[in-house]
Amino acid sequence: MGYLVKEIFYTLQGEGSHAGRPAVFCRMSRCNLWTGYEKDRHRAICTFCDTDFVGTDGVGGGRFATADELADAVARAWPSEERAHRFVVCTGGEPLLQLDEEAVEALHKQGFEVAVETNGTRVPPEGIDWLCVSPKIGSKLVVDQGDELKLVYPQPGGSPESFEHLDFSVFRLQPMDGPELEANTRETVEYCLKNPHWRLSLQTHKYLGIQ
Ligand SMILES: C[S@@+](CC[C@H](N)C(=O)[O-])C[C@H]1O[C@@H](n2cnc3c(N)ncnc32)[C@H](O)[C@@H]1O
Ligand SMILES: Nc1nc2[nH]cc(C(=O)O)c2c(=O)[nH]1
Ligand code: SF4
Ligand SMILES: [Mg+2]
Repeated sequence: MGYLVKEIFYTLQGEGSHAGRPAVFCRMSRCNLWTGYEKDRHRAICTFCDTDFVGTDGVGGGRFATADELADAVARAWPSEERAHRFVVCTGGEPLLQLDEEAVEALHKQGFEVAVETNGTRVPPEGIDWLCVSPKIGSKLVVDQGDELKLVYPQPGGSPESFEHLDFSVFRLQPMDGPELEANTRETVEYCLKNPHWRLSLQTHKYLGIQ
C-alpha cells in the first residue's frame, strides 16, 4: 500500500500557533470531503479548499512504500543534519486517511516534532505532538480534543460557539480565503474582539508570497 504524498517542502508554518516556525510540510494526497477536482467542488462537503492535493506529482511527492522511506524523504527536506529544531507538519488533503502510528514513530526517529492539520473526521494515531483540528460544517466531527481548534470563518450553517465546549488549548478563527477574503477578514477580527474565547489566525504565507 504505502503512503501517497502530493508534495514535501520546507517553509515557515504560516498559520495558527506555530506561525513563523520553520517546518517541513508533508502534504498527503486525497481527502474524504472533496475529490480535489474543480468539477466536483459544488457537490463537495468542503467547498472552499485552497489546496491541490490530487496525485503525487508535486515537488518531493511520490509513493513511499514504508514509514521509514516517508520519514527519510521528510528528513532530506530539512536544511541541516542538526536535529534540535526539526518540525514537520503533516497536512493534505486529509492526512489522517493515511498517517498511522508507524509513520509518526518513524518521523520521531528522524528527530521531528510532529504536527498534524486535520479536518477532525478521523481518529488520530497515538504520538502526535501538535494536533490542529479544523472542523468543516456538514461533516461529522469525531475528534473532540487536541491542541488547537482552527475554524475557517465564516462557514454558512455553523457558528464558532458550537465548538467552544470541546477540549482544545486554543481556539482560532481563520478568515476564509476566496473572493470575499477582505470582508471575511474584517468579520473575523470583529468576532474575536467580541468573543475573546477566539483568537485570529492569518494565513501569513499568502501575505509573504512563500509556499
Ligand atoms: C488544506 S487543509 C488540509 C488539512 C485538513 N484536510 C483540514 O482541512 O484541516 C489545511 C488548512 O487550510 C485551511 N483552509 C483550507 N481552505 C481554506 C480557505 N479557503 N481559507 C482559509 N483556510 C483554508 C483548512 O481549514 C486547514 O486548516
Ligand atoms: N506556509 C504554509 N503554512 C501552512 N499551514 C497550513 C498549511 C496547509 O496547507 O495545511 C500551510 C501551507 O500550505 N503553507
Ligand atoms: S477537508 Fe481540508 S483538504 Fe479536504 S477539501 Fe477541506 S480544506 Fe481541503
Ligand atoms: Mg495551505
